[in-house]
Amino acid sequence: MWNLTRFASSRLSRTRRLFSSVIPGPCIVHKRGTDILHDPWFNKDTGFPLTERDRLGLRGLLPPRVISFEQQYDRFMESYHSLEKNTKGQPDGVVALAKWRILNRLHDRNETLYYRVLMDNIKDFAPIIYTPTVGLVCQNYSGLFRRPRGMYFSAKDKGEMMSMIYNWPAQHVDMIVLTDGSRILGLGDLGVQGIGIPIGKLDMYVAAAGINPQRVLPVMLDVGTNNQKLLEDRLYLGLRQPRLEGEEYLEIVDEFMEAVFTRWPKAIVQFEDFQMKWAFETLDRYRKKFCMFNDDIQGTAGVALAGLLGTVRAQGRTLADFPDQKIVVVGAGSAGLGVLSMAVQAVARMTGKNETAAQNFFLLDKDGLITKERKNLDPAAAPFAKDPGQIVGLREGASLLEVVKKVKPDVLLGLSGVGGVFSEEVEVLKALRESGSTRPAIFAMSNPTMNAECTAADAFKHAGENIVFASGSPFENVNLGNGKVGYVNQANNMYLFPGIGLGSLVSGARFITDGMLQAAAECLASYMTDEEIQKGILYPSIDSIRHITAEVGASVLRAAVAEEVAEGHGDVGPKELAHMSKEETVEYVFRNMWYPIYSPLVQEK
Ligand SMILES: NC(=O)C1=CN([C@@H]2O[C@H](COP(=O)(O)OP(=O)(O)OC[C@H]3O[C@@H](n4cnc5c(N)ncnc54)[C@H](O)[C@@H]3O)[C@@H](O)[C@H]2O)C=CC1
Ligand SMILES: CC(=O)C(=O)O
Ligand SMILES: [Mg+2]
Repeated sequence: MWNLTRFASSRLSRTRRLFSSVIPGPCIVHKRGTDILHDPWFNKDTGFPLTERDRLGLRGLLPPRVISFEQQYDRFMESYHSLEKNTKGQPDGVVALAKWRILNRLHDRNETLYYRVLMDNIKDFAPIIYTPTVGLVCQNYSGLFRRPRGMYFSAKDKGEMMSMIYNWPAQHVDMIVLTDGSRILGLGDLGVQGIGIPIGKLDMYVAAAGINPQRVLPVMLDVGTNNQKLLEDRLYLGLRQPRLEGEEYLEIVDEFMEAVFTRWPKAIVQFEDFQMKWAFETLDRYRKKFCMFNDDIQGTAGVALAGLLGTVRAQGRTLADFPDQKIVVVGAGSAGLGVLSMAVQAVARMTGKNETAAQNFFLLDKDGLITKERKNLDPAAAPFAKDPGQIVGLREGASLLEVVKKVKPDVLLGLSGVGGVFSEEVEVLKALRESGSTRPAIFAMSNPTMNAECTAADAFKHAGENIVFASGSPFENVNLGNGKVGYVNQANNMYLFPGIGLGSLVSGARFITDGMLQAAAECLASYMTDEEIQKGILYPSIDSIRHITAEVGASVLRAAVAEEVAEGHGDVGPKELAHMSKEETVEYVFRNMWYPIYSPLVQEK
């Protein structure tokens, strides 16, 4: 069932080649003079050629010398590197925020240059605009706020959203990331301050999927907050009221979804960082009605499944051995349950048996092992609840240490949001040395870094040098001495959500089906070569994120065609999509990616 296609080794150079020949088409503007200079979509700073300055009424508004894009790029990187030098030795948080500020200022001023530096330096800059720094930014958002980005719909806007949506200046929107701020990474309810997450996710959409930044829209749905500290903070920028609940809450989300799809019927909405009850409820409510998905449930599941399949290969086994893997999942929230559902479905497909597909998975939450004896068992967790007698001595609520000692799992996977939960009792990691696996794996997937279930260094130190390790936020590789390196993977949904969104967009999918999500996971799983996997490398380098996203996007597109939900995109109809070969779908996806380069601006009066 898993077709392991091997990709050419030089993925990165292929991506570069594809974009090196990009010739910028003209870009229509409806403004002149300072209005252009103050619009980050069109601004080129000192890069406006003289003829363009004449045509657009810019002569005299800029210093006379024209600076090339490359010079501007170098100048920005120089300031960035001097900031790095000047902040050396300062606390990590201070340095991280200083780096975020300098990037954010560029983002506010000149998007083309911003996205080029982001794309070309994605390994260094992703930890600033995405996890972990984005978490710190959200925590401090009200104080950091200078200019708005995206749209804010609040409980006070009930009845107004259909007209408000037309306040957004762009005529076309392709990709929306929406949050209600109720579960921001592992940091809890941050209310309106959670807007940083949609912004960071959409930055990844532009960098990885080549979505045109003029066509993305970050959205905050402010229905109040239950975070007492924020409610008492006089600088807090959101509604100072408790969160809406029940029907009142759903009415707000319904109204927003209707407004969005009325104005932009072909847009895709990614739900992000909603607390579990609303994550599942809204997914269920909208997935057959609108083109939407929940990244924390569905994107995370595919990335984790790809990593779990990579782990089996890293043990020198075949994928057919996956159903025998014993996997302990810590965290029964939207992410943990999403991962389990997809992994169990994969086992059921491989074995042809539904009834026994969940038998090797063990699920824990804050109250320990979840069994059928659990009082008020959440229906979403029920399919994974154990029979208390299945393993002798494993009772309802058994601790993580007890479970790891008894089960001797091949994989320990954390999506609990609780920092250090694997390492606070070092015995948990040590017990993994007794795992039945030749190469046990630890996935400490919670974000940001301080919420990771353990650090990479602790994992290699206590569980053994032979382990496979992955974390949701980046850690440095671990020096194991004697020239050996403990490789750190980043198991983050960033490897899939951009491709899921892009594939859905360029296929013109009506909905996002399970088959499309499965295709995305299979594509990521098959991306790595045996040689890489043997080294414990489960995911591609983030440097090749555009390439992997194009491959994932093309797989999603082909699945949309196969499942007859693809309606076509632009001039390309569903029949043409259906007739494309595999290679043609990848080329087609690449062709639809925006690349940051200055376009000649043409004014339309
Ligand atoms: N790496 C990635 O791509 C992703 C990582 N995440 C991370 O996963 C974490 C959880 O996200 P959600 O599932 O949406 O949160 P959630 O709040 O829905 O679920 C958290 C779960 O962890 C359990 N838990 C809490 N304390 C625990 C403890 N001490 N021991 C065992 N279980 C405990 C809770 O009972 C709950 O079941 C967050 O930190 C988030 O950043 C989420 C999505 C993607
Ligand atoms: C990565 C992500 O989506 C999260 O931590 O919520
Ligand atoms: Mg998330």
